[in-house]
Amino acid sequence: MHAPGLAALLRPGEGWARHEHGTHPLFADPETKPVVSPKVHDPFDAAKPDEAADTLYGRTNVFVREALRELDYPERLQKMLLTPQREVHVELIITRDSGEIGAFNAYRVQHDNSRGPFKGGFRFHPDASMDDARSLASLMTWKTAVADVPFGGAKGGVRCDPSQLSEHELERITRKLVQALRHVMGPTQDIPGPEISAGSKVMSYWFDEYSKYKGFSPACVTGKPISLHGTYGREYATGRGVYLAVREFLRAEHAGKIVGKEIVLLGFGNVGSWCAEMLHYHGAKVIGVADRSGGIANQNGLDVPALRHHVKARPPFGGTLRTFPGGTPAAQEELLRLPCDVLIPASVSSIITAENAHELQCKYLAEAANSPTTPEADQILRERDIPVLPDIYASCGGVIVSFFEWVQNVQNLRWEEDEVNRSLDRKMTECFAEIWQIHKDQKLPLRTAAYVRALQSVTRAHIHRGFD
Ligand SMILES: NC(=O)C1=CN([C@@H]2O[C@H](COP(=O)(O)OP(=O)(O)OC[C@H]3O[C@@H](n4cnc5c(N)ncnc54)[C@H](O)[C@@H]3O)[C@@H](O)[C@H]2O)C=CC1
Ligand SMILES: O=C(O)CCC(=O)C(=O)O
Repeated sequence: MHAPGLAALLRPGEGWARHEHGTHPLFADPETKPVVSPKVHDPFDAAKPDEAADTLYGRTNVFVREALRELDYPERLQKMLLTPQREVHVELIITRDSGEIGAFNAYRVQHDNSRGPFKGGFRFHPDASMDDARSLASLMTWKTAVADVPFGGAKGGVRCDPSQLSEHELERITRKLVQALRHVMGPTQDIPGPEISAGSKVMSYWFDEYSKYKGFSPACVTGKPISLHGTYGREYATGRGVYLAVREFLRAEHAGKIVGKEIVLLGFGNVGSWCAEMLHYHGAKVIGVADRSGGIANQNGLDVPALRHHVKARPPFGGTLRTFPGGTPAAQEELLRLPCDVLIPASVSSIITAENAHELQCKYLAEAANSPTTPEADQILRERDIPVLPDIYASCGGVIVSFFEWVQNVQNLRWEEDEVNRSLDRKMTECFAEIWQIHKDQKLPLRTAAYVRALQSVTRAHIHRGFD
């Protein structure tokens, strides 16, 4: 059965009567009645989005298009949903600690703001690029819609190797970033948040620098420390959200409770380590963990709190995952093939590929990272009957609590930790139920079901806002 098309979104009496089905600009013949699209590219960037499937953005759009096929939307609307609104590329020049000049390319893509201000993190990573930012910005549009928080989607990246930057250099780069982008960002325009190698320290520098130009503006960025207008619960929100998502998923699949489930995590930074902690606390057996430096396995279950302590402490009191005494060193590729109940990628994009998807021995895959599975791998997992809990839902706990932080900042008040956590639990549960319903009713994979829900929500906002 097909999902309801555009006409079904246009409910009479919702204030859009001006555009009855058939006369709405979206249905107009482009030859006879031109409609001004709000999606305009920043002429500053010569590169236009390349939708070829071999780009990251193209791969993300493979999933979007799959859901669009269920929705039967007019071509012009599809184009709008597939096209980023603004793309900015800047070069940041700083003086390195050595006295030399350092130059870093940085990107911000603002994909869609029909549902609210653009929202999404800034990652510091050697692979950061415009293509990467486009793909991740688009995911944020669908993620905020799935999570039903009133934000749009954006993402940014600074192309650098954070392990080669001192604390002061990271601070200088962040301040330069604010100086370069402050005209297109702000509490009601575009609000950054945590991402790879960008935690609460980077968010503090952002808040400080932005406030120098625009006055005290805590709502200009989320993921700040609690002592600097941050919220309780944001530090572990994405990891906790993944745990809640897995809990709901197992329940719906009649696969039993978390207790005793065998888990493998690929990525042990903010998201991976907190997710491991939450799952361990609720009785799961975390039998393997990997990060950039290698991995560690223990069939009896790793002592996750001790492992987190170990990787945070410096030698001789701590070190890398591989030097943890409570397990056997293992490469990421080995852990990927380890039999387990749930495999959770929590690091970079495209970890699960056509080359390794045949080798996975998990019963379920839960995507804590953004875009960890390529479309080819996704297809293989479908054929192998391995259900996938998609990134735009599984990793949305972070942006949900970022929304709670923004709300507190705008109102100048603070919620108790318990209130944040209860609200996140409720939202993750409700969002899952909505996706599951579409999955069951329309017999769609969970990923497509999540995209259908997101596309309907974004489209509804576009229609209500009008297009001229
Ligand atoms: N921090 C947040 O609130 C959110 C993060 N995410 C996603 O979760 C993932 C992880 O983000 P964070 O934990 O915040 O970053 P992080 O910087 O705290 O941790 C990144 C982890 O990935 C590993 N890693 C980096 N490059 C790698 C590579 N080439 N191969 C294997 N492992 C590699 C690192 O060793 C580390 O364990 C990313 O995909 C991010 O987009 C999604 C939603 C929100
Ligand atoms: O909290 C935020 O705004 C960052 C969230 C994000 O970048 C993500 O969910 O991928």
